[in-house]
Amino acid sequence: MCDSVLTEPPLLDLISHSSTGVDRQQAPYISGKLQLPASCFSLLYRVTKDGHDARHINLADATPDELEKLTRACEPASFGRKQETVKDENYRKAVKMDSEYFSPILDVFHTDLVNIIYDCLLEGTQSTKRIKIELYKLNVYDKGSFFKPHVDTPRSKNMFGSLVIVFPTPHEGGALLLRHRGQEWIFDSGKELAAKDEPSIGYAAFFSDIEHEVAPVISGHRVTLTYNLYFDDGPVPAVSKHLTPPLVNEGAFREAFTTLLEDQEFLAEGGTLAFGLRHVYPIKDDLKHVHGVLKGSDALVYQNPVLYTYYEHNRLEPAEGVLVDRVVNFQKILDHESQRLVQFLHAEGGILVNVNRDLLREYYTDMDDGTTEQVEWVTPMTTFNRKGDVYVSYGNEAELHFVYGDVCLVVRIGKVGDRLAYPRVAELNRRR
Ligand SMILES: O=C(O)CCC(=O)C(=O)O
Ligand SMILES: [Fe+2]
Repeated sequence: MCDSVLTEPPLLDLISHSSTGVDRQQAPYISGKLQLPASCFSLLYRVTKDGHDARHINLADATPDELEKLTRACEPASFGRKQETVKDENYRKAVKMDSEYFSPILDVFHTDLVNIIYDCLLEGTQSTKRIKIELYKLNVYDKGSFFKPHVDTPRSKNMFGSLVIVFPTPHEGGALLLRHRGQEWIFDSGKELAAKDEPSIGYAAFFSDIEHEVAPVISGHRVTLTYNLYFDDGPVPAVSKHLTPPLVNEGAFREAFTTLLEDQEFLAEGGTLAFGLRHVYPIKDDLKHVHGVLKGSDALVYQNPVLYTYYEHNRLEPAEGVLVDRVVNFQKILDHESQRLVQFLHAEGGILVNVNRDLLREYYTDMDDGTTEQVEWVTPMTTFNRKGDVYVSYGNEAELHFVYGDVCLVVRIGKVGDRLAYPRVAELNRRR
């Protein structure tokens, strides 16, 4: 398997903002560096559009002269403006080659990029669909080339995003800037690929509504392949394996987490962080099997995750919800009255979340504060992993109730001076 260096910033952003709740939005892109076999850097191209001569270039160690020849074989790049395709050097200065005039050896469908897109860019039911990756163009940005901010023109209603691959040809400048909802992220391929270790490509994949731009190239040649990403009909082929690539910024995440824990003002009295899951897992009657198969940003939250099912129900007043460390079997509730759902879940080991304490005292004299917890949702709850159940309550008449549990990740943070950075399930059980 190829080594992948994935820079997936959302949780870093999120964790650093979690105490203030400034941003709870998942970043709509992924970028990183992927090591590939040497043959993947070879490219064949036509020297002229109408001639028959072809040339080969190895983009892992191309000379400036070879790169100049490739640049000369290209034509000025155009872009979509309103309904037209236009060339305007104030807006885009670069050269391009259409896909019928070149052939890369690299076949992205046979690299880990597909899995990275499935696991780290797509979320929820999106990652259960088949995707198509269509080669679009080759672009060369030499000194002074750039592409001003734009969004890509969708080629069909199924197109959901773009993939840019950057070859390790030396270049300075030419960073890809991505923007969404007032936030900006930078993928500086020149810097990322500068280390002359095993040949790697840089990549960025983003959704179609993301504004992006290529900053001016200061020196060298920035060579990219662009691809259109589509949802295709039919489910994900059975052979597709999901993997979590070695997440290099897992270290950065832990570091950010540790820095936060060292911050005396961050949850000074301790607290509980909860993360809605971003991917879909087969939820059966328990959660054990999910621990080992967490994907993408879910796996990044926490390497030894504590999974809970979060029950939210209008009858759970005075709690916002109840967290239980497994999936509850509601058949046992048959002899309970509906308003005692909280007691039932509490008896099942549930923790009442974000409780109205006055109401708690009024409703449930038998419950103390130890059965409640203040929870900070770092990423919003999702319903991708929902388990529904029904139970019957008997009042004047038998009544059928529906109850839903959504699986999430929970991280507990101790008080300042008594922080448990990464509590394990066993430790949590001891505390209860
Ligand atoms: O070459 C790149 O890095 C991006 C190109 C681009 O944004 C486009 O072709 O639409
Ligand atoms: Fe673009």
